[in-house]
Amino acid sequence: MPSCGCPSPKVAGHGCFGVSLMLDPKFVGEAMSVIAANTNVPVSVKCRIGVDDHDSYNQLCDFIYKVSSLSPTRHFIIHSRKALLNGISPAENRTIPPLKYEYYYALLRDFPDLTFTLNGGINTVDEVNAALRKGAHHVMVGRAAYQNPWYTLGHVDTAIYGAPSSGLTRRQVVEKYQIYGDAILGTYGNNRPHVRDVMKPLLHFFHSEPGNGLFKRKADAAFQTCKTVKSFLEETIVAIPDSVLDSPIEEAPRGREDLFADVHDLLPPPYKAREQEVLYAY
Ligand SMILES: Cc1cc2nc3c(=O)[nH]c(=O)nc-3n(C[C@H](O)[C@H](O)[C@H](O)COP(=O)(O)O)c2cc1C
Repeated sequence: MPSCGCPSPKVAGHGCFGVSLMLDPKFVGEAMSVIAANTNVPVSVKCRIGVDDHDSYNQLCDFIYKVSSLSPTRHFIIHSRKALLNGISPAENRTIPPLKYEYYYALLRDFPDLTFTLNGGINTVDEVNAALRKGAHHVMVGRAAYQNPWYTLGHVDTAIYGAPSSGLTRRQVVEKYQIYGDAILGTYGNNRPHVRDVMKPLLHFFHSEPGNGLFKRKADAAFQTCKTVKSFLEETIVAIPDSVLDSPIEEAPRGREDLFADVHDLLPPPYKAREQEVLYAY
């Protein structure tokens, strides 16, 4: 999944990477064609809704139209805010440009043969469900899942897929993860991946809970010496009180029920592909 969404100066600043690619849809279409010819799996593109002042709905559609016409790309992941290339940091580029979910929903209307995943600013399972109810094909949750995996991911199987609640506590999840993590380290050997790589998904597991700060400090120290997930956890987990480790997952945090309430009233006018101009003017 090539990313045409990264605003970092280290990436997009070099011209032909990240979100700068949105300015050259012909190149992206041709590159996707080559990528698709060299893999057996379906290819997809992740992008923003625009870059700097190239931010009209029509320009976004031209990008989608051209990439999907020149390559077998049928799936786009839309981070529904534009990127600003000059003056703000990558983190600010994930908060400052406003989200325009109406562009995403307009793409569903104007490209009925393509698949679109909605991304950007969706923080809870409630909000995922609200997006799906409005017709989203798929929803991608980034930072919320990473920063608070227990409350975000802990509810996914029941709330989205209707599976019975696992009833697991954090301690039980950590125990299962230790067996998995050490099996991964054992498979590859040679100190690669490092314990740090394997533990990364669990580093925010105690977000906002008592002991989290001490756990993080102990983790920093343990990464210097520990060669297994088991020894890493023996050094660090003592920072977390039993009451946190042994409590089952609580009710999911409430989402913003009205996040997409008026989205269909805000849709931009339908896109009309200017086929000759779009495909050959570049
Ligand atoms: C630390 C960090 C690293 C990221 N790295 C990538 C990346 O390598 N490729 C990519 O397409 N998006 C990357 N993103 C962007 C996310 O995939 C996502 O589009 C963005 O965070 C907005 O979604 P969210 O509001 O759900 O977090 C990254 C985001 C963060 C916070």
